[in-house]
Amino acid sequence: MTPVAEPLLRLSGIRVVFGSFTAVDGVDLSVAENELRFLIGPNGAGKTTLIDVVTGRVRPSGGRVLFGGRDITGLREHAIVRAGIGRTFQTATVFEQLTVADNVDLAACYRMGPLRLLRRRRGLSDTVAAVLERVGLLALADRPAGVLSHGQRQWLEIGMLLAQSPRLLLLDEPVAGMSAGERERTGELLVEIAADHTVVVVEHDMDFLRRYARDVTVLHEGRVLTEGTVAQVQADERVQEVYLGRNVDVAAPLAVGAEGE
Ligand SMILES: Nc1ncnc2c1ncn2[C@@H]1O[C@H](COP(=O)(O)OP(=O)(O)OP(=O)(O)O)[C@@H](O)[C@H]1O
Repeated sequence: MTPVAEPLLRLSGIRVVFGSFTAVDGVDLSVAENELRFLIGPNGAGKTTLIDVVTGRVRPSGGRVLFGGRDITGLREHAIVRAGIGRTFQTATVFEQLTVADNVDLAACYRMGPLRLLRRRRGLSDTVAAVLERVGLLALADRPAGVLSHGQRQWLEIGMLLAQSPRLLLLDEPVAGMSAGERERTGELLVEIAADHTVVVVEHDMDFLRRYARDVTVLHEGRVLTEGTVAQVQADERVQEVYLGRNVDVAAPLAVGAEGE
């Protein structure tokens, strides 16, 4: 028998209580190395709160977070970044006055020790250039980040994460507000990144999910409702029920022109 590899991320029994309200109610979730996992669920299902628990922004009332076999529950946010977990927010947080390259360079410094910081070269380092190439922003390296479009800002933020060499990337609604072309480019980028990283994506956009997701976890009212492939999740009547009346048809066929089914 092939031994089952320990997942890179393992959440067990995660509970988050805000006052008298239980936002996350005993979530177990395992994500293997190099997985591209989508986390979906109606508004208020607890998706962002769960990401906040993994990144140390919210301290769980119960349960454990294991990362690479290490218990990181309750560590501070910067310690979790150093452990190799990076996240983006729904609104990109870039420094508008700095150039695109300097934003990536600054992010790269975050995980460097003082010696490497002192020794690092000025100008466009190979690391920064490689990251900008990957996210499609190399031609804009010297432009201030403030001139970027919404989609380009999101890619810059993903690039800033990549510069920190995380093992796990958590992306919160990366395609919200993007044009169709930007969504397509982002989907391709996520698939590329997942070739050598583990990626968890919180997403509402069902067409995007159908096109790019492999494995999906559905949260509802703070619990895992179901997990499986896109086809399995779409066919699940409970999933269709929780999305009913929310103007999101999870079982709708893929939009014309999309591939992957
Ligand atoms: N700091 C907080 N204090 C009180 N309640 C909170 C807090 N943060 C989140 N909640 C509540 O917890 C529930 C889960 O919120 P969360 O943002 O995790 O959901 P979500 O699935 O990410 O939703 P959305 O898709 O709308 O972003 C919601 O009912 C929210 O109002």
